[in-house]
Amino acid sequence: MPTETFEFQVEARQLLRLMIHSVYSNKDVFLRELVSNASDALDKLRLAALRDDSLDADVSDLHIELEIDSDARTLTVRDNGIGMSYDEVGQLIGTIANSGTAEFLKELRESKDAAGEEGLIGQFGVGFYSGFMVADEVTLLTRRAGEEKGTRWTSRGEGTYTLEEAADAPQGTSVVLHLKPADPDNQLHDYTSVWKIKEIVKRYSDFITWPVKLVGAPAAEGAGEGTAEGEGDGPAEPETLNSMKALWARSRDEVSEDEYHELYKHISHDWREPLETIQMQAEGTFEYQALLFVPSHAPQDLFTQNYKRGVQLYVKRVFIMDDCEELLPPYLRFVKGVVDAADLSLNVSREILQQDRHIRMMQRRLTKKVLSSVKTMMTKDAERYATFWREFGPVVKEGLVTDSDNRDAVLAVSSFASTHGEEETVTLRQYVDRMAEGQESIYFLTGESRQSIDNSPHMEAFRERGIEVLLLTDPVDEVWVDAVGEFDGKRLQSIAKGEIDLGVQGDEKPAEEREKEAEEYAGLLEWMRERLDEDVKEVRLSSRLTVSPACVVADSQDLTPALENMYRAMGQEVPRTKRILELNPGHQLVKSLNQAHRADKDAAGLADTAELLYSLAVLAEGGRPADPARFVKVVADRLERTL
Ligand SMILES: Nc1ncnc2c1ncn2[C@@H]1O[C@H](COP(=O)(O)OP(=O)(O)OP(=O)(O)O)[C@@H](O)[C@H]1O
Repeated sequence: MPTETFEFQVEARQLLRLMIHSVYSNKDVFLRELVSNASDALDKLRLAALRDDSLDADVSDLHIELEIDSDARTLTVRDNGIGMSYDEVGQLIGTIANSGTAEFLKELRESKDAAGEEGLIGQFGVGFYSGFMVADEVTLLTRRAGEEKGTRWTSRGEGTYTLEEAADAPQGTSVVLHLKPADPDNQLHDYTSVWKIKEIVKRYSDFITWPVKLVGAPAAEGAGEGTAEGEGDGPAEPETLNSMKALWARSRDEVSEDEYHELYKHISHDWREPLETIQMQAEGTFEYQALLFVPSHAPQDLFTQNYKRGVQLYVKRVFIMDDCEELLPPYLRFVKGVVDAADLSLNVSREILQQDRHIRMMQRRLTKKVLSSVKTMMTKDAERYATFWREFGPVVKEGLVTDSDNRDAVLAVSSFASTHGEEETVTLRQYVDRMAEGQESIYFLTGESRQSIDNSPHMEAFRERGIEVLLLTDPVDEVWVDAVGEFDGKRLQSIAKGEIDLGVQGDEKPAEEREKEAEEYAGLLEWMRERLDEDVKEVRLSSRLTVSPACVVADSQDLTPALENMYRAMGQEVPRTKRILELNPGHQLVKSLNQAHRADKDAAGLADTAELLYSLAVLAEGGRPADPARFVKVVADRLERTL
């Protein structure tokens, strides 16, 4: 097969350009990326060999080699792992599939200024292409385990690459970097220097569970470090540069935060530091160790079907799978990390995991551990908790609906925006603790945004009386409030549902006055109900309005408009729910309407006013009138008459 030349996919070209021209200072990370890829390839091969006896692959001495050739000015990163087929090289190396990378490029495009660009690249796991930060040509020679022929890929990072068959390739992958001249002023170090390579491996890749060996280093330089064996000019014995200690198996005081963070970046493909590191060792009949991380940012695809959830599963230090979903519930799907179980079979499959009793036990304990860590964060570090809740609150709240066993624990780490303050969120505990004497319910209002809730007419009486209301703006809020129902004996009550009796606050109207009002308005209310029959099932006087003329509310059992929309969006048929229209008898518009109706219920314009009043109430809660064009026309006519 002849050598073929291909063009990089557009995103890949863009990333390459960045790598080559970036002013970004920390070029050392290229080695972390290549070692990380090599380590993944070894994991994959070991697993493939375990699963498939007939795989013709050598797994006797899996390792990573770094080879320096000072004369040729090359650095080679070699592994004897799974390798890639000819087609795979084209697919994997010529394109960008990693969603993290795509997201990164998008952010980069959006951050127009160079400083933002540098900051972003600085924290990003840049993958294979990062080799082009230090090399002006990269050659990759690879052979997939079990296949006969290898593939050679070469590129100068300038828009094209070549592919050719290579008959002589050993199993695995070697990446040869033809190094650019060292330029210490621009942080481009001499990567043929043994001590530099050692330093980088120690810093970024110490935890890699495969040996990272330095081969072909001149003995003199290695001996100068006091670690390499042998003397004279001949090549030294390969030296293993990393400790290979699985971080999850070490006690917390032996491991630095930086080391944990490097592991997090290795397994999550995130380029930022995690928010929280959680370690757990379970001993007894079923032993396992877990090292879990809460990221500092919610990924954009967290709410999509494609989101890959789950942690890495190891069995006795052997990597078994990525994205093991069975170890944490869906509402903790943002948690990343490693779980290493001592007593599972190396051949364990997803099907087995789904039914395994031990796995279920582990899930229960890991869930509790994550929730208790968040609880600690909440009490000890309010700011970090605030970040956590902002990023992951909408997901965690799903647990209030789906995990009845842990509902109390989830509720204890949940907090909500409230009328009590602009910035901080409150827990139900805090809400209940400061409830006024006689208040029986925990009041809340759901809606699209804080602003629309704040301005909603339902809020008026509560604001006037200084009663705190929780402001719930996530879609899941519509659901969990029903699932939870009450807290500490206090019912969760939507202020847009049912009759609201704020009499407890001591300033209610006397009963006679209410009765008199009811009598005066009875005719209007009945007439309006008939006029608005299509949309409204009841028209009544309100005790929740002080400023607005009208508002719409639902019966306590009714679906809210937001829930109705949610079900429709999911393709479910839901009958249209008629609402209840409440009128404010203290408002001049309502008073005048009543007088006009009493004088002559057929008076011109009366019906339009009734309709307007209803549309205004719908608008005020963030909805839209059923017939906007007609609404506009009626309003315009009215305005015209006032001029
Ligand atoms: N040494 C290797 N052996 C086998 N396959 C490899 C090797 N290096 C890279 N690959 C394949 O190429 C793909 C792309 O690698 P690349 O480093 O660009 O991205 P990544 O590792 O998926 O993600 P990240 O951007 O976080 O590094 C890998 O997912 C892997 O399938």
